[in-house]
Amino acid sequence: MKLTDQEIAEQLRQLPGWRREKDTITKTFRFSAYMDGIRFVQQVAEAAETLNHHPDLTIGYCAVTVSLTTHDSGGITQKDFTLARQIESIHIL
Ligand SMILES: C[C@H](O)[C@H](O)[C@H]1CNC2=NC(N)=NC(=O)C2=N1
Repeated sequence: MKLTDQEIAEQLRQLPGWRREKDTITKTFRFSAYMDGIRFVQQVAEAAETLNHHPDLTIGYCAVTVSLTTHDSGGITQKDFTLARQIESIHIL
């Protein structure tokens, strides 16, 4: 289930701003207003529930850091990249 280092590197190249930190992939999203970040979190949470795959989220002022790993597998799996791509398609108007 866990992806190889090579597979992880290949998929990260398709995901702008995401980087690997040990057994997670992570990205910080920045917003012009605090509540835009909160609205983003709401949509991330809905995507997570739909996929039954949940990120760790750090909410800051006008910034949200998303961190993904597959706890059941103890590392990075395809599920992490599937959710990352879903998150990339979220746009806060
Ligand atoms: C029972 C339920 O399917 C599991 O606990 C799911 C829930 N969400 C999850 N989220 C993440 N990031 N990793 C998991 O292994 C995981 N497992």
